[in-house]
Order: sequence, then structure tokens, then C-alpha cells
Amino acid sequence: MESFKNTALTVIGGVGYDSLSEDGAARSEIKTPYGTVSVSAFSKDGSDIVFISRHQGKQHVPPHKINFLALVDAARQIGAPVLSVNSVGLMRSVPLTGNFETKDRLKDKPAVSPENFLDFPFFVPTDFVDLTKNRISTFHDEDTVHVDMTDPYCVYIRSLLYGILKDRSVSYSEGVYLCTEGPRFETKAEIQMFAHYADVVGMTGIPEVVLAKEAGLCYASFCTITNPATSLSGNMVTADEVTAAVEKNQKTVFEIIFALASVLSDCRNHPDQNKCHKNCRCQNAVVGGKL
Ligand SMILES: CSC[C@H]1O[C@H](OP(=O)(O)O)[C@H](O)[C@@H]1O
Ligand code: HPA
Repeated sequence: MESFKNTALTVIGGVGYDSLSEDGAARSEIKTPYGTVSVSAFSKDGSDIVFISRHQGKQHVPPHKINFLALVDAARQIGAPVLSVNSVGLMRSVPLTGNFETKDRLKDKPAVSPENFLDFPFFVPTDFVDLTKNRISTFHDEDTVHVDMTDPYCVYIRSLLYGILKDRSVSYSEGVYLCTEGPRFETKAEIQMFAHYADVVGMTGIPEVVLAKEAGLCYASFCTITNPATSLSGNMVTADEVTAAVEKNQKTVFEIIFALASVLSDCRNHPDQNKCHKNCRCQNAVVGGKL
């Protein structure tokens, strides 16, 4: 296996992110017990990043057929923290974090809503609801392991993300991600029900986060809100709308990814590890969970 030992960050990228690593990236394949995964490795300002395309490039594997076991096993072999990039539909208004002094209309209760989501497209999941139906969501089919899900998304990586967003004055919302099986979009009745339990809806976050936790990886997700969920605007929901919104925000997402890789790279090399205090429990998520 090619050595990925200096990798600061692995990115699992969704729709519209294949160009993250196009220029001068070294392409290779990682063999896993679940299948072979194509990855590309590149350096950005001295930080090594490995990119895994969730839909595996031009063939575009649809959400319900993604080989999550292979993708996450590849990330485990790389061994670096993982940032997953996902697109989502917004199901309800969510409070925003950011500086709104110049945005008069948001002064009282700043929130992202189906009306203004284009201005505030970034969302960080803190928890999830799993409504997938037909996916293998554990590495432990033969033995029995019950993984802890108290903090599904790594608190350490999220704290770094929040710092980077704040430094760059990028407003964001955070909350609960709900995953459907897809590939169809949701019905009106489903969105009315789901919005009681979650803020955004997507098709690709699960079981990625669960498998990453089983693998002991530090894993967080950075979502782009691409559309109001079904029936929350007068429009139909289309894949074209999703890709257009991703493309519009891609530059900012790339900047956040590069900044995160840089912080993680500095932390790896810093003699004073207190500077980068890793306050998460990701590596211990299966401790006490084996029967
Ligand atoms: C392009 S329409 C819906 C499709 O896009 C999202 O994928 P990803 O999160 O990998 O960008 C969504 O969850 C669906 O899979
Ligand atoms: N529903 C499910 N997945 C999605 C959506 C949506 O509205 N937007 C982007 N991915």
C-alpha cells in the first residue's frame, strides 16, 4: 500500500467535489476486504490531503448503492481524521452562528430558513436520525459490537471547524441530520414528519458516520444546504438544483477544507500537544461494546 502516513486530513466528498484534487494529484487504489477504492492524494500549502470520491467519479454510484464499508475502511487505512462533505435539503428554520451586525434583517433572531438559505448555506451536523432501509451499517456482522453514539460527529474536529468558520466570518447553522434511503426525494408528508426530529435531510451521511465511529476515526461532516426540502418552496426538488448550489459554494468549502488540513497538520507536528488538545472520545467508541 502507498504510504499515507503524513496525511493531515481525508476528505470524503459528495456531489460536485471531484475537482478538489484534480491538479497534480497522485491517484491510487486502496484495497479493502469490501472492495477497491480510488483515492487521490495531494498537498496544499504543505498539508497532505487524501480525497475519496463518495460516488466514485464519473460512474456516479447512487446513494443507496454506495459501498460505505469500503470507503470507510480505506479512510481507516489512511488513518487521518475525516471531513465528510454532504449536500442537504433544509427542513426547518435553524438558528445561525456568525456576525450579523451588518445584516439588519437578521439582528433579532438570526436563523437560516427556506427563504434565505442561499445566503447561509453551511450546516454542521451534531447528531443524526437514521431512516435508511437497506444499507450495511456495521463492520461487525459476524461478531457483536455495540458502538457508542453519544457524539456521532467528532467534537474535536467540529471545534476546529467552528474556529475556522469564525475566523473567516462564515455564518453557519448546526443541528440534526436525517438520512433517507433515496434515491428519490421525500414526499410532503415525510418532510412534515421529519421536521419534528431533524433540521436537514440528505441521502449519504449514514452509515458513513457510524462506520467511521466503529473504525475509531475522528469524523465530522460539513454540509451545504442546497434546497428547501420538498414542499417548503413552490418548486419541485431537482438534482440540478442541488449541483448548482454545490458549485456556487464550492470555493468556500474548498477553503474550509484547506484551512482544516492546515490546522491538523500544524497539530500533528507541534511539540506542545496542549495547543491542540484532542478532547474527543472517538478512539474509544467501541470500548466496552463487544460481546
Ligand atoms: C444530487 S441530488 C441528491 C444527492 O446529493 C447528495 O449527495 P452528497 O451528499 O454525496 O453530495 C444527496 O445526499 C443525494 O445523494
Ligand atoms: N433530500 C434528500 N437529499 C438531498 C436533498 C433533499 O432535499 N438535497 C440534497 N440532498
